[in-house]
Amino acid sequence: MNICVFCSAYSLDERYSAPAAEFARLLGHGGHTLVWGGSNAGLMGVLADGVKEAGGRLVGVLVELLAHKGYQGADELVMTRDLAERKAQLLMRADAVVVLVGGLGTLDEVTEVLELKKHALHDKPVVVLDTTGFYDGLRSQLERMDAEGFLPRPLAELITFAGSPAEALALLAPASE
Ligand SMILES: C/C(=C\CNc1ncnc2c1ncn2[C@@H]1O[C@H](COP(=O)(O)O)[C@@H](O)[C@H]1O)CO
Repeated sequence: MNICVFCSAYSLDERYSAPAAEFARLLGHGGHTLVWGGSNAGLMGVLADGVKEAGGRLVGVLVELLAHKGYQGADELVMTRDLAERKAQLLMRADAVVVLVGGLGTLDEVTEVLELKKHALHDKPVVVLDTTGFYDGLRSQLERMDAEGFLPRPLAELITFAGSPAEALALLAPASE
């Protein structure tokens, strides 16, 4: 499978880097392809290094301005003119999306993917891998939207939450059937 991962571009402590490294290992050992922002910055680098070490493929999608910052060991680096095209390419090249801990960039990416899914413009699985409760607030906000009629389809059809790397990968399985 081609698995798009959104995650922080910052270096984070073990609480956050260890689950990312473990997810990367599972992804690589499973023979999957990582589709990601194409950089070695922070958690994105931990992820890419882990997938590569475990034998997986790397497809990075970068904006042209940051071409010189592209991950050196990527199997493929795709250049886009701007951030909007970059997000479109990331989704287009993926069979499923996994969201690890991140900041505003990650939030922007997952929100766009969910908005497109809400409008039935794709039906790819979107799984949040959260081992620490980092996304409790986001989850509770989404559940409130669901409960109070702000969503046109059940939240569970739009996004699922996994508490471990293995669970996250298992939740992606329908995409490969
Ligand atoms: C140029 C520098 C670092 C490179 N930065 C990025 N490279 C590629 N993709 C990025 C970068 N920063 C953000 N992204 C995308 O957004 C998500 C992370 O953003 P967050 O705000 O840290 O959550 C990530 O999924 C990327 O797709 C500095 O020298």
